[in-house]
Amino acid sequence: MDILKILTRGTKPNPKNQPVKDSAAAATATKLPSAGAVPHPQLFNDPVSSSSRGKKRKRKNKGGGDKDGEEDGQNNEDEGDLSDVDFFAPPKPKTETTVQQQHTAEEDGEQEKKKNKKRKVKMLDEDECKQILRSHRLKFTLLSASTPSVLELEAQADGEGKKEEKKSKKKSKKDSEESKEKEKEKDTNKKGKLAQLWPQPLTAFGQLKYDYGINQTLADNITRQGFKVPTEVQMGALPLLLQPGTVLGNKEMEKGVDFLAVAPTGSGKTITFLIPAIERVLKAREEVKEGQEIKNELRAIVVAPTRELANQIVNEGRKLATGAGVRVVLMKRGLRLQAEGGEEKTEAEEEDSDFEDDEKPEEEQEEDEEEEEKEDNDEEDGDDKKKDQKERPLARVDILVTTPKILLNFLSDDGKLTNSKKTLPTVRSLILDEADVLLDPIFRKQTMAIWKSCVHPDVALTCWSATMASNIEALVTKHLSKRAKHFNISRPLIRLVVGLKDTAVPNVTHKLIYTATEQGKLLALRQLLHPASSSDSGPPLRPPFIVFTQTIDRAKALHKELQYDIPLEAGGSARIAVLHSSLSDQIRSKIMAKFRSGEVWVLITTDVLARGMDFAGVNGVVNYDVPTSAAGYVHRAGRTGRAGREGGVAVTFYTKEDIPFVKSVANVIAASEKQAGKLASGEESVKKWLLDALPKVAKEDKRKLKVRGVEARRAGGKEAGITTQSSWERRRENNKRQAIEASKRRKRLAQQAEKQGGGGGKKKEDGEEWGGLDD
Ligand SMILES: Nc1ncnc2c1ncn2[C@@H]1O[C@H](COP(=O)(O)OP(=O)(O)OP(=O)(O)O)[C@@H](O)[C@H]1O
Repeated sequence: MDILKILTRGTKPNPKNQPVKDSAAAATATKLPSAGAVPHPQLFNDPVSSSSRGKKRKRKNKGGGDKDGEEDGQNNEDEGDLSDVDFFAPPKPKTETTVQQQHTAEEDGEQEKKKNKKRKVKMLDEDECKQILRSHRLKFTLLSASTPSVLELEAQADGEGKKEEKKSKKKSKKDSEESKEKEKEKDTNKKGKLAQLWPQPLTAFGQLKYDYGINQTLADNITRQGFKVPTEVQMGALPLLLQPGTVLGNKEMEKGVDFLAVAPTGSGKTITFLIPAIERVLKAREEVKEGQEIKNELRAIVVAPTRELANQIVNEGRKLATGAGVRVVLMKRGLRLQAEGGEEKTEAEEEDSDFEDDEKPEEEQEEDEEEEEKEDNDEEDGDDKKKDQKERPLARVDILVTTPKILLNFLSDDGKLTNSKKTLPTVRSLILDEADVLLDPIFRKQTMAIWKSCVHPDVALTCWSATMASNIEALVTKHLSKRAKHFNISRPLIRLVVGLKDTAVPNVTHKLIYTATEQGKLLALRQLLHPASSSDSGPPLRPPFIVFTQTIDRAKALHKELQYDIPLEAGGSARIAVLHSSLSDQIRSKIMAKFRSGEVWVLITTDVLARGMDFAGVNGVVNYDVPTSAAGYVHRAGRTGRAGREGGVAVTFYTKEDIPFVKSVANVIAASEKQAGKLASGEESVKKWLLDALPKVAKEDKRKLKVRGVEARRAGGKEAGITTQSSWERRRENNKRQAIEASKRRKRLAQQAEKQGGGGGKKKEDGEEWGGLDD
């Protein structure tokens, strides 16, 4: 069987399943993510049978999304037309509730506080709770617990199963020796199984104020943003993070939980971690005694892997905190935070030194140093700034948003990982956004150093991502238990998974296109860009869209190649831009602003924008180069179809060189399409024959690919460049460039010889960004 022949058959859907072209185009036009209407943000809403709930829900679309706004719970019976409903209006009276019903805007602070105390969460009965969680595909698991009461909770959670177990044990006593053996075996399996929890879900944003008693200003700011229906991750995580004890029915949990959330891209994880963080700052202020000054105190740190994402989180945070007096600040060089130490290691650090035992291999350390060097060059006058840092006033910060490196620079004076000296004693909450990449070897040491600097025993860790490999979960569990031992505390670690773990959002259409060669990719991209491109292979790609390449060099080269493809009448080369990490912060911000405003239609970039970036109206994503892991695919594809928007397209090109690696991506697409129900209707883009034909990726190859990408595309590789020039033209240009460079070099050497000096710095091997992630 010739695999190349098979692959050239492409992944064209069966024409029988293809709608008529005109109607397809019309449907696409109305369904594009950029078409703008307020989206229904929920992705899953399966019908779950229950006798206790009377009328059953119907799933209205294949992706599982219930598009008419029908809501769970009794408060939301008539959410069909959501446009003019006040979601912060008090819920309908309930006989068993003690919730305060009357709220006026003039209520003064004291009265408000008293009312808060009287508030109780309206508890749904167990069946109803389970039904809602199942229907929205929310699965809570207790990953670790060390106190007896938490274990009690575990027993409760596993209650039904255990009762049955007891019954069967009694029965088994009567049974033969053989069945006793079987029972024993069952018992061991049960112990090994993690307990599933069923906390109370949030069925409407209004509950945040009226049931969970969050601050009025914060609640108003949520309404102002126009959020009406909570997404799945918001339904599950907000109650648990705001009142863990109440929603889990265990008083001891009120002190808080450590939390790991794995939820689809674009499902609103950002506000899910920001709302509790802001609320906790405001709650802490309520404790301030009368007459005492209210000070900003660094309570929470949000760590994100890129500057763009950190900036975006700050913006979201500020929108939520407007008027509440909570300062959400982006970490910058020169910012002075409330910290302790700075000279010698504290006792806690000495003892805790094995808390950070995941040493990096030497070559990764070197990469770190190169990164450091680069960042040091980026910042102007670093040393001078450090000198006067001590004289600077303390920054007024409640919630700090940072990338790992920049905070570490502050904590360790010299910015070296080995010299992390300062601690942040006031911090109570550490939030890792895109936690799997922050805990991947590429950032692990830096992230761990930050975690270590949060020395308060009550620091709660929350980790967020659309993908989470089991080794990352294991790492978090291990370090949390070390911390628990060290500080003599106990807090359970709970994991929430929304939908099928590590799959792309169900509302995006995937296309895996075999282009055979690099030249083929350019042709295919041009075809997609063409306004009259054929819709034979699915909906055409309409701007704005993002194109991902493997390296900075390739992003630049592709930009150079395509910049004149957009006709002048449509804005010409100004419509296409390139963004990567070797550009200055200022230029990066400018490009981002232009893309957000719609001035730039096609943004060529690397994985620097693959995670977390929220561009509401992005119609599509093109993986010009195959992502280096399955997780990489999930995140890149997730830049479209945000907040439940329909019509997003994710196109992936692959060549002969990619065949050994593309199976992981094909598997993710297949799993996502299965989750979206496309398999049953024959609408899947990755057919079974293709999955069978693609070779399995060996573990070692996967690892290499994650770290280095496709070798041939790295600098110097034979497929590294992107161009439509013939090889003769390229050779001629190359000779010319080399001659110019040689002449410049000779000149420089001559000048250096004159000055009798010289020097050099470490050169970055290749224009790479942080790359792979676990799958
Ligand atoms: N309940 C909601 N209703 C409608 N839109 C929402 C809701 N919650 C959040 N959003 C919007 O959804 C978009 C995506 O949110 P966000 O960036 O937090 O997603 P995410 O889950 O962090 O995605 P990623 O995994 O890519 O980082 C944002 O524009 C946000 O304003």
